[in-house]
Amino acid sequence: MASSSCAPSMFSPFLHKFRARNSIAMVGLLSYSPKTPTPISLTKSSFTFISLSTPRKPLKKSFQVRSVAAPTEAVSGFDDMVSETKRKYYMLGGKGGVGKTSCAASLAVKFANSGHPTLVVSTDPAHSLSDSFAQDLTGGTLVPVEGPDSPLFALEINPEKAREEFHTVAQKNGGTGVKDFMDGMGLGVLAEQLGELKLGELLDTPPPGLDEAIAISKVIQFLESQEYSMFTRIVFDTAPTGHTLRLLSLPDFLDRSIGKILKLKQKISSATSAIKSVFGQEENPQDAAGKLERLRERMVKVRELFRDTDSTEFVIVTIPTVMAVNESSRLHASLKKENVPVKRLIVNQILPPSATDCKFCAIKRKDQMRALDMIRSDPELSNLTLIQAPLVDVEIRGVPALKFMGDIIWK
Ligand SMILES: Nc1ncnc2c1ncn2[C@@H]1O[C@H](COP(=O)(O)OP(=O)(O)OP(=O)(O)O)[C@@H](O)[C@H]1O
Repeated sequence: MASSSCAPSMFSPFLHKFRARNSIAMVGLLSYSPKTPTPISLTKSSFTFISLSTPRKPLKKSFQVRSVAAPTEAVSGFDDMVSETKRKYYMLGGKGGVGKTSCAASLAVKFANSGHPTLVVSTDPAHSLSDSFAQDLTGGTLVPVEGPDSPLFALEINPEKAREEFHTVAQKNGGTGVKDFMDGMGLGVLAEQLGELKLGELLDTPPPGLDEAIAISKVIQFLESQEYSMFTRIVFDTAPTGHTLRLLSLPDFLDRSIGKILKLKQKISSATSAIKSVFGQEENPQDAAGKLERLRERMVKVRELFRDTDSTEFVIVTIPTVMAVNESSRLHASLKKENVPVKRLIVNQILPPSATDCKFCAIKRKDQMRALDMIRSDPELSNLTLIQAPLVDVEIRGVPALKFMGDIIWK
């Protein structure tokens, strides 16, 4: 029978000094398992974060870490991720609650501390970026994140708020308000074309994918707006699997729909005035067709962006359980079908090895090992770079903690 406690007595503590690129040092007690050559777990350690850069206000934060860490099986290849100044997009996604936000936020901090002006965007309707950074990042606009060396901004897209606004303007102003709002989202042409089709009613029963349409319209703005041009790394904290897949397939859907509208418009341009009134009479059909064509081109751009192996990567985040691994396998299959580039798989919350497991930990670890074996033999997942992230016994909140986590994951 396994020992009844996870006592750290078998571990020899030693002082570990971690020095991050001239800004923050973490000093704490590290323990290691005598069975493995490298330090693998932090046991009953107390970390102090001290700012090393003289002009800055000293950052002093402490938290207790009792158990951290398995060794990473493969390095994540962070050097590749950070090397070019050309803008790159990273989307982190997976099953609910596996640690997408923590991994995305830690990557964003790591990019910013490596010199990249970075934007982290949440397209999950249930945002947790503010919780993760322990700063108020709400509001649906660019908000600076305090702490990293280079500019880091966050953007929480709030689809529900946007939908409410949409509803209000639809009720107050009739068609013109809706048009203004849709214009603001980069979807104005669609509103023009559909202006007479009672969009207000549509909102009472929002079509599947409206949230994603709002998120996508923001992506379109990234590509075109000056405000966003400074960012060389954009990290997306995406919604759980189902939402994300809809988000990725929406540009195709809109592209097809616009194509249909364009064809329809050509057909009706010489039809009866009653039909013409549905699409508005005042506008020259050629102009409207041109605008629609431009919107279609934008959608094609977005679709290409998601599929561009040079600038975009989808990182799957999972945990070592059978259910999460199965879902990740299905997610990868769907992303492959959509031609979205995936190279890395983060397995988060791995229990640290220990010579003195309690019964619960021993069973849990065995379970996790089985899930890791599943990953290694899964045809969808086995070819991905496997990044193992440790389970820590405190919530990862705030920039220093995210930096700590990022330095373990992103190597
Ligand atoms: N490696 C870890 N060790 C300990 N706690 C963790 C770890 N990773 C994440 N957590 C904790 O798990 C909780 C969920 O994490 P997070 O919000 O990052 O997950 P998520 O996948 O984004 O969730 P959701 O699907 O709800 O958006 C948080 O409390 C976070 O601090």
